[in-house]
Amino acid sequence: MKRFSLVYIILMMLIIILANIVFFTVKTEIDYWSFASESFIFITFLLIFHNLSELKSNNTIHFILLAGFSFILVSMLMDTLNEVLEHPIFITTLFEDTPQVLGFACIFIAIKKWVKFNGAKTTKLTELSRIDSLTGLFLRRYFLELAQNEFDLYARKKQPFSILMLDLDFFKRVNDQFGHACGDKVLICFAQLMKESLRKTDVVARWGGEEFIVLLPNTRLKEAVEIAKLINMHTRNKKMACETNTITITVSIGVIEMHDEFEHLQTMITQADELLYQAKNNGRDRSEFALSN
Ligand SMILES: Nc1nc2c(ncn2[C@@H]2O[C@H](COP(=O)(O)OP(=O)(O)OP(=O)(O)O)[C@@H](O)[C@H]2O)c(=O)[nH]1
Repeated sequence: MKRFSLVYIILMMLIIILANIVFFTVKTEIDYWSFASESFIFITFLLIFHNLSELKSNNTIHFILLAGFSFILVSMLMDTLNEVLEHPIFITTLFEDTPQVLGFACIFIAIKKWVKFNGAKTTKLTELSRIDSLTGLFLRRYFLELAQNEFDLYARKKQPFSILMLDLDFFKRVNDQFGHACGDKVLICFAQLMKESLRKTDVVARWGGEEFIVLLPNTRLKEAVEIAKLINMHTRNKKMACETNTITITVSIGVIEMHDEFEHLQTMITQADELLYQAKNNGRDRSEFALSN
């Protein structure tokens, strides 16, 4: 495509120069400078678009744009021919104005398509930076942004919220026994199960590996513990199919409610993590929580 557009530009420049020479020889009183400046503008636009590498990544848009420029060039040549040959019969609106209208229509369509294409690309990039590709859950960094907002809201309005820290039990055994692909399937299944067990306003993210984190806005400890126990139960009872195997798994959870002693979000998360490991030490497949002072 790159070579094609370069050849195209060189060809157009040659046509313009040639047309200038021919017309100037045929009729000296032609408005040579006006034609030259129009040509210059045309080539400048062409070069600008040629150098926008973003544009070249979309062949359709590139093609529509080049078609637009071609129409305008034809219209410009007809305009000059009209002047040189003093309104010959064959240069009618059809040959002079129509290519111009078509040219601008093509450029308009190309720009519209380009804006849409770029918008979709930006959305995709934002999504990639926020969403875990395996589970479809939020990533740690985006979770921290959302949790920080909740933390700040608590500081201003004392609006309660809780956090769950979750880790699948003996997950290494799943990988060892059924293979990594089945391990991945279990992670996807567990992510789905969590989404189904939580409210729309809750935020669930993959903290890393087989560890997950949940933000429960407007939720006190009592309710958060109930939610955690529900997740324990749903996970325990879930039969996950992979190839010819049926896999069951359990999860350990640490539950914490925000209170005044937490000066930073990280302190709260660290405490949730400690409670999670307490749940592991106390036999797994359970939730542990700490009552605030
Ligand atoms: N299939 C798969 N495995 C993963 C992924 N991320 C981490 N793991 C595996 O998760 C396992 C975690 O093992 P451990 O940290 O020993 O924990 P565990 O076996 O769950 O044991 P406990 O946490 O003590 O109950 C490791 O084998 C990792 O390779 C992933 O994206 N896909």
